[in-house]
Amino acid sequence: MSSANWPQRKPTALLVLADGTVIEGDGIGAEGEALGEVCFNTSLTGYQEILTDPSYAKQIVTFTFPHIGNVGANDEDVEDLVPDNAIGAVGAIFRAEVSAPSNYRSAGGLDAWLKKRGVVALSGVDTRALTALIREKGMPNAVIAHRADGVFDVEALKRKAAEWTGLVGLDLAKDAATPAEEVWTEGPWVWNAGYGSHSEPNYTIVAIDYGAKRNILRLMSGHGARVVIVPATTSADDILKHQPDGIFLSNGPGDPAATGEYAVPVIRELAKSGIPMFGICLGHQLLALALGGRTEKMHQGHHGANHPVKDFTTGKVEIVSMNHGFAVDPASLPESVEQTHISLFDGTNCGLRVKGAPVFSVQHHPEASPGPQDSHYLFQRFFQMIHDHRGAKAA
Ligand SMILES: NC(=O)CC[C@H](N)C(=O)O
Repeated sequence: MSSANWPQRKPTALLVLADGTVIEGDGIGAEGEALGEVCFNTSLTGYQEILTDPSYAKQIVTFTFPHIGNVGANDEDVEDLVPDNAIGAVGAIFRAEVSAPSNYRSAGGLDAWLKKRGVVALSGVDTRALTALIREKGMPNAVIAHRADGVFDVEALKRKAAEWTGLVGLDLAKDAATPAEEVWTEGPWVWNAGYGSHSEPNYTIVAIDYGAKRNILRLMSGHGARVVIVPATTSADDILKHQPDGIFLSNGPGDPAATGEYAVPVIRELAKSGIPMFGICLGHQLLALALGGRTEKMHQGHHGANHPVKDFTTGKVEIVSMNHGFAVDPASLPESVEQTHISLFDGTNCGLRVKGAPVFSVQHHPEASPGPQDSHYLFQRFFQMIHDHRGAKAA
């Protein structure tokens, strides 16, 4: 495949796909090699949040929007919990050369930030052609390599890409999660003021961390919760010891069905406790598994901040932020579970709830819900359930 590079110069970075396709570009970010699955993201911006979303572990993101990097990078727009671990996308691919940053929140350029974070990237790639290829053939395994001297052992890179077994069957959640319990009180970002903090929380939420995003935790804090983050492998007993008003199942990387014994049995037990429970993304998939459903690998996945999803419970279509390469098979859900959301692109399942119980989950990140009255309405739904549950307990 030809690169969109002009004028032609010696490539300093390569994307080598498992089928032997070699795509050339200009290296930026970290030098070195990274192995991962290539997916395309259709967001127009939010590139820093995307690249630091732990759910992108072992993935290389190609951005369909041509001009990425123009608002630079800062320390506030990072989504992974432990920045030093840098769990998130391992590689990035851009159409245009990254230009000098121009934004009042910028603390530096994207190139330097990628370098510091260890993300290998290349620009000058025909990302339309790459996206068309992914749509046609599915998300390929690949190696992304960057060397300033432009000297590559292409055959070795091809072998590496071909030999990697990929994301199916790969458990990444427990390693993406925080190793120790921690209490979260930071609230949502306020323009000109930064992140607030919640001083007098009304509720305790235990968030099971499978690779959570900071902003989801902030939104729950903004709704009046003291959020206790617990590692992915925490037992149901240790979770219930916190006497939570609600339990949150986070997003996270890897194959949900590969999490084995630490997630699904615990969620199954917690779902019987009667405590309101809400899952997002990997949390949605794990809840589906705990309820007796099945998950499957998608062909091209959903990755972007502009995806239409229909909520059957309100009849509304919302434009949401999504990042998933696995999906719940709705036909696998038992009678006691109902499908609440679908993607309007392809009809994929995007939400479920347990009939008659305060347990529900979605495949998308609701922080992108439109309109002030609608924004975060899924969190409002969760907190309403918590409020009602408390009322019922007190009565
Ligand atoms: N955003 C997520 O939590 C992703 C879930 C899962 N790893 C997937 O790719 O489908």
